[in-house]
Order: sequence, then structure tokens, then C-alpha cells
Amino acid sequence: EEFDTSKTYFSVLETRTKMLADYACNCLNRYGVCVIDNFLGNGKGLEIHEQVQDMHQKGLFTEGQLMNSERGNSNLKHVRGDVLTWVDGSEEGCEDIGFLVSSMDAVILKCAGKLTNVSVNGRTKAMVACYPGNGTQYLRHVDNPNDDGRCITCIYYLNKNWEAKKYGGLLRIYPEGQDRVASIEPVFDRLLFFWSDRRNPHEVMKAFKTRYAITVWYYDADQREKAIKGYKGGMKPEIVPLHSHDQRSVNCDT
Ligand SMILES: O=C(O)CCC(=O)Nc1cc2ccccc2cn1
Ligand SMILES: [Mn+2]
Repeated sequence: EEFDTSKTYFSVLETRTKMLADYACNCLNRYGVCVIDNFLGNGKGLEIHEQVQDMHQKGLFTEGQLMNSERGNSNLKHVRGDVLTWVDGSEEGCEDIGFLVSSMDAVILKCAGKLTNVSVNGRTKAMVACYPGNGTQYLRHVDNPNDDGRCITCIYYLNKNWEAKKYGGLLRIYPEGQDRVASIEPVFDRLLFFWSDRRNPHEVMKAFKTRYAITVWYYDADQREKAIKGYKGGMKPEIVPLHSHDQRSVNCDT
């Protein structure tokens, strides 16, 4: 009979996603940081890169805003020089970004119950960021210093043939209480997870070539609930349910 490739494709995808989730949980619980290379493969990676490049060329990126106090003070480019835009992946021309975020969600969904002190119940939209490559950087900071609910930072890099020696742009993470530094090259089709809180201060070194990345932050249910009650601010209070590949929005605890 006809060899059913679609079933095989999805069962292989399911198995791989589970393997990646197990690896991510072990790394996060042990080191607080996890790197996965060749996450989506060359073809899909290139499609995502092309969509991001189109958005950039259409001028859809805006200056990276700093915290409210510094808003509008444009001479703070030395603090962070990225330009960015937020997408949910359903917009025209963002379908491949949507596929990426569903793939990130698929891994996180399979981590349910295996991450120490974390129960993910949603995420932010996807932030597409670009460092224009004129020596721009992002000074050392913590993504979530005040318990705004975000527990995991998930970054996907799009930069083919990146050479840190020539182009800089390293992400350097200084894990709290350790005398080690993680230097992560923003290489094509690389996926990175790290705890968003004070455990992982990090910076982006000066970049001398256009440097693209797509970031999603995952929320911990309890911390998010407390943050909304206490309303400590931080990221805008929009929470997106996780989507697995068949586009159902799936609650983590099912
Ligand atoms: O591109 C990378 O390797 C990481 C860059 C990075 O840390 N970006 C970033 C971007 C942010 C945008 C808004 C609020 C907080 C933010 C924290 N971090
Ligand atoms: Mn950051």
C-alpha cells in the first residue's frame, strides 16, 4: 500500500521534539542555559531569514525602547543599538516566523513538569531584532529583574557564516555565582534557552555586520499571576497561549 509519509514525518518530528525537550530541561535545570544547533534545518532557516530581511528592508523595525525612564532620549544608543518589531507570526509575510514560534512552543510544551520550579502557561509575541552592524551593542542587563512573570528567554539566530572574530556580536552570559562566562555566537539556525531572571545577566558585544535574532519569552503561571496582581510592570501584560504544530492553542497542563 501507499507508504504514508505524512504520518512518518510527524512521528519523527514528535520524537525529535521530545528528545530536544529532554535535553533542554537537563541543561536548564543544571546550567540555566541551553544551546540547540540546526533546530529547523537549512531550508526553513533560510525562509525565516528571508522574511526577516524583507521586514527590515520595508523599514518595519523601530529603535529598541529602553525602560520608560529613558524613553525618547535618543542619545542612549550606546546602551542598546538594536532595532526591533513584534509579530505574532500570523501577519502577511510572517508565516515562517509563525512556524518557528510553533516549533519553540512544541519543545516547551514537552518540557511540562520537568523544569525546576517552573510551569509555563504562555509567552510573549515574537520580538524580531536586528543589530545594524555599525558597532551597536546591548550593555549587560537582566531580562526580568523584577519578577514580571517571564521565566525562560528563547532566542533563534539567523546569521549565516557568522565569524565572531571579524563581526563581534557575541552574546555573553555571566551565570550568577559562577566564575564562568558563556560566549554564544549568533549562528544560523541556532536556538538558545536561558532563565530570564537575575541568574543570567548578559550582553551583546559590538556587532560589525547585520545581526538578526528572534526572541520569545515564556511566562511562569504563578509568577505571572503575582506580577499582574502586584502589577510590577515589565513587559506589556499580553500573554499568548502556546501553539503546537496543529495550530490548536494547547494549555501546558493538558
Ligand atoms: O540577541 C541576543 O543575543 C540577546 C539580545 C538581548 O538581550 N535582547 C533583549 C531585548 C529586550 C527588549 C525589550 C526588553 C528587554 C530586552 C532584553 N534583552
Ligand atoms: Mn536580554
